[in-house]
Amino acid sequence: MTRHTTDKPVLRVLGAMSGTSLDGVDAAVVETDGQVIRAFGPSAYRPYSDAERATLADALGLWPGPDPDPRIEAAQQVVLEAHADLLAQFDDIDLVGFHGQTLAHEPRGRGTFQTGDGATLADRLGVPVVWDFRSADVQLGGEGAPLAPFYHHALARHMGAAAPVAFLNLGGVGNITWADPRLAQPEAPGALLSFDTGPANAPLNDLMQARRGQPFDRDGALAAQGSVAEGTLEAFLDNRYFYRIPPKSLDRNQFGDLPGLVAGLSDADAAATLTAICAASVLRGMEHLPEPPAQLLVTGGGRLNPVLMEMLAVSLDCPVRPVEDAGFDGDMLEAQAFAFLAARVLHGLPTSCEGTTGVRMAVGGGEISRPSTPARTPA
Ligand SMILES: Nc1ncnc2c1ncn2[C@@H]1O[C@H](COP(=O)(O)OP(=O)(O)OP(=O)(O)O)[C@@H](O)[C@H]1O
Ligand SMILES: CC(=O)N[C@H]1[C@@H]2OC[C@@H](O2)[C@@H](O)[C@@H]1O[C@H](C)C(=O)O
Repeated sequence: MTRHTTDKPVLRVLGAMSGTSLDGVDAAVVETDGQVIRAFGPSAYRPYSDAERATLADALGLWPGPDPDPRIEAAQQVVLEAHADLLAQFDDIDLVGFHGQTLAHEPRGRGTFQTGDGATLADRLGVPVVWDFRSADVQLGGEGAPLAPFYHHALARHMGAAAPVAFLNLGGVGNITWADPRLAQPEAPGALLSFDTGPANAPLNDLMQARRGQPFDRDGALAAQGSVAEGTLEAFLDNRYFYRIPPKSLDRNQFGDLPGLVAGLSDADAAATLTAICAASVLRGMEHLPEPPAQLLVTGGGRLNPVLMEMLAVSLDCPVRPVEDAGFDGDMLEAQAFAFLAARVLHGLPTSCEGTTGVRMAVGGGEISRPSTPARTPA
C-alpha cells in the first residue's frame, strides 16, 4: 500500500507493546508515513496467562550473558508466542513495530534489554519487523526511554493543538512528554522534553497481589477507603531521582521494595499511600517542564483509576483529562507509538533526540528484519 502525504509512502503499520505491568500484549494499526498520522486502524489485546506472567516475572532483572539462561529463554518464548498469536489476526499489514518485553534497563550501566526475537517474528508473520528500538539510543549515550514522545508530538499536531500539550503515561512506570506542536519537527530543539516520572501502577499492583491476591486496585476502590501516610510519602519523595534534571529513565523496580515501605499500614492506607506516591512523583516531574502545558492528557491504565486522577487534578493548575477527550485510545496509544516509530525507522527518520532521551544526536533506533521466505499468497 503506497499512498503519499509528504515525501514518504504511507504504510499500514502494526505496533505491539508488552508493558512493564506484565498484563498482556497490546497491538494496534496506524496508517502513517512516520511523520503524519493518516488514520488509526483496528487494535487487539492478548492477556498473558498466570503461568506466562510468572515466567516473565521470573526473568525480570536478568541480562543475557555468554551462556544461555533458561529463564530468559522461557520469557523469550512466551513473548514470541503471545505476539505471533495476536499479530497473525491482522490483515494487510506492511510493517510490524515490535517492542518486546523489557527485562532490564540500566542505560548508565549494562544497557537496556528487551526480550523478543524480531527476526523469528518476521519469519512467522511473513512481514518485515522493526525491533530492538532502544539499544542504539543507549549506545549513543541516551536513556533509551521514553520513546513514545515522537508519537506524542505527532498526536499533538494531529489534534491541531496550538499550544504545548503534556502526555502522561501511567503504566507500570510513569512517563511524561511536553510537546510543542508549533514546531513541525519533533527533533527540533525545544519541541519535546520527556522523562520517566517515577513508579506508577507497578508497586500498587504488587501490593494488591501480595495482600489481596488481585492483579490491581480496580477503580481505586481500596485506596478510596484509606488515608495517605504523609510521613511515608515525604520519605519517598526524598529520593534523589526527583532532583535529577531530565531526560531520565527508570527500570521497573528501581525504587526498591515500595510495598515494603508501606508494610506497617493497613491494606487501604497502603493502597492510598502507593497511589499518592504515583501522583506526587508526577507533580515533582511537572516542575521540570519548560512551561505549564495547556492540558495534561493521561494515557495508560492509570487514567482509569479515579482516585489517582483526582489526586492529580486537585494538585495541578492545568486541566487533567484522559486522552479519550482528545479522541485517542488510551489503551492502545503505546502500541500505536511503536507502529509510528517503526515507520520512522523504515524511512530513515530519527526516533529520539536530546530532549527525549538525552542522546547526543537525533538517532533512529531499531533493527529491521525481513522474512527470509516470502509470505504465502492465498490461492
Ligand atoms: N479500572 C482500573 N482501575 C485502576 N487501575 C487500572 C484500571 N485498569 C487498569 N489499571 C491499571 O493500569 C495497569 C495497566 O496499565 P498499562 O496497560 O498502561 O500498563 P503497561 O502498558 O504494562 O505499562 P508501561 O507503560 O509501564 O509499559 C494495570 O496493571 C492497573 O494497575
Ligand atoms: C525501558 C522501558 O521499557 N521503559 C518503558 C517503561 O514503561 C513506561 C516507561 O518505563 C517508559 O520509559 C518506557 O515505555 C514507554 C512505552 C516509552 O518508551 O515511551
